[in-house]
Amino acid sequence: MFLHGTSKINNKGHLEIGGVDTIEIVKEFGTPVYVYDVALIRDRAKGFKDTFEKLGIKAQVAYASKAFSTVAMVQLADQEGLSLDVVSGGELYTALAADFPVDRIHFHGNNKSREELEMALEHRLGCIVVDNFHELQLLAELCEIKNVRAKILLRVTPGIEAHTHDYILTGQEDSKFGFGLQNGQATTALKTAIDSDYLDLLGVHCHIGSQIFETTGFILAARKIFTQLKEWKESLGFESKVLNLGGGFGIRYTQEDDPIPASQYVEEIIAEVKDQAEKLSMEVPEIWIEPGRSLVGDAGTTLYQIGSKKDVPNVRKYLAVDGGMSDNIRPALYEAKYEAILANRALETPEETVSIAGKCCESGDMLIWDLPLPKAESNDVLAVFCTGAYGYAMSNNYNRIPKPPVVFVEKGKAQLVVRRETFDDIVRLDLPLKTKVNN
Ligand SMILES: Cc1ncc(COP(=O)(O)O)c(C=O)c1O
Ligand SMILES: N[C@@H](CCCC[NH3+])C(=O)O
Repeated sequence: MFLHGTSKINNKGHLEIGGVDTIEIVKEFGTPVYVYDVALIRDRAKGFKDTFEKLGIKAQVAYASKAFSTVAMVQLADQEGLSLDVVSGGELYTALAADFPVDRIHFHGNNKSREELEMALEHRLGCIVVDNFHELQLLAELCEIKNVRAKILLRVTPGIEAHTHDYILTGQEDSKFGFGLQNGQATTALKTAIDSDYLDLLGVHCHIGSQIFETTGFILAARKIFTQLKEWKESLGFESKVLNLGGGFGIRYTQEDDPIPASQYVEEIIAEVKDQAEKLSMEVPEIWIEPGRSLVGDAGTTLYQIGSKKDVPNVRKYLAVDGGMSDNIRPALYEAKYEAILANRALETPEETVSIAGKCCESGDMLIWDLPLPKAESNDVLAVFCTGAYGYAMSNNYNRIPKPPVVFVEKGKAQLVVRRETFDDIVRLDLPLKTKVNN
């Protein structure tokens, strides 16, 4: 069993996180419940920031809030001196509700609406990451109407196929994101931005994908971008003040995953950046990164109660929990793998192999296949590890299942930061049928 952060097994044989017994959390807040190890998030943030500082590189570490966006989480990111990447009006609204400093908010998205761009301009965000020609034109028009200037980065696709699941690849040429570097679109966009009276082009952005374990893809992307920057400097006199290399640093979900430490990602990428800058006689730009998963992923644990069991003789044993693809869609979407233990019997040795089913009306609603566990009973508590990124963030109300609450734990204290949805919440947007049938 691999325990992340402050997680440990206490003398009652219970899983404890942040100094709080998870069984006490279950008593107070019910199941399912997402529990976050706040000290681990602070640790991860510090790890990234300290590495840049040690290397003497001017940098911004922007938390990609798509991984887990709530008011409390955004406030935690602010406490840790992170910047913030938002990708929709909703994430931006959350950041504003959390009073996050607007000059450290970066706005992403491949189809930002007019209203979202207006919101970004109204709040004078630190940066808008422009993704395509439609947005470039729309943003310039809006700036002219409002007579304001916008700081922007251009998102480029460097033509890199990082080694990860196809659905979370983004740096390849055939991608819905960004201006192609290879096909000349990035140069056309750059010229438009430079010529605009309303756009302040700070530099370029690229993000090659997610849950990536090696630095090769990042290094290759940096190399390609530097070659392009050199060309832009010579032909157009443009010098990039900022180079944003995105997020995507992989984490350990199961024992099959073997990620390198965050500091090593940063060190190897920066070594390449310095090398390229020296080789091409260019200044080292300010470096921005956007980790999401690697800041919050392993800090999250979901606690479920085990309910029904089903034995298919000589085939498999199913244990069903009181959540599933409504609170964690990643196994169904990406065949993502997770590890889990019985939180109330954490010292007992596994005796059987079971498969953990969710409660949604969908055969694909399986959280874990073939998990070794002690003989579990209904009412035992299952703790699924590493659900901190894209768990709550991608939760949904399929089968009208209310979303679980989120509890932060730190130094022996538990704090509810998102309350459990109720059935009233589930129907709160519904309106009754107006037509009547007369018979
Ligand atoms: C533009 C951008 N930045 C940052 C991230 C964060 O990625 P991760 O959570 O893998 O670090 C993503 C998601 O893949 C992204 O699309
Ligand atoms: N949601 C994905 C990653 C995509 C990140 C956003 N570009 C996941 O759970 O792994």
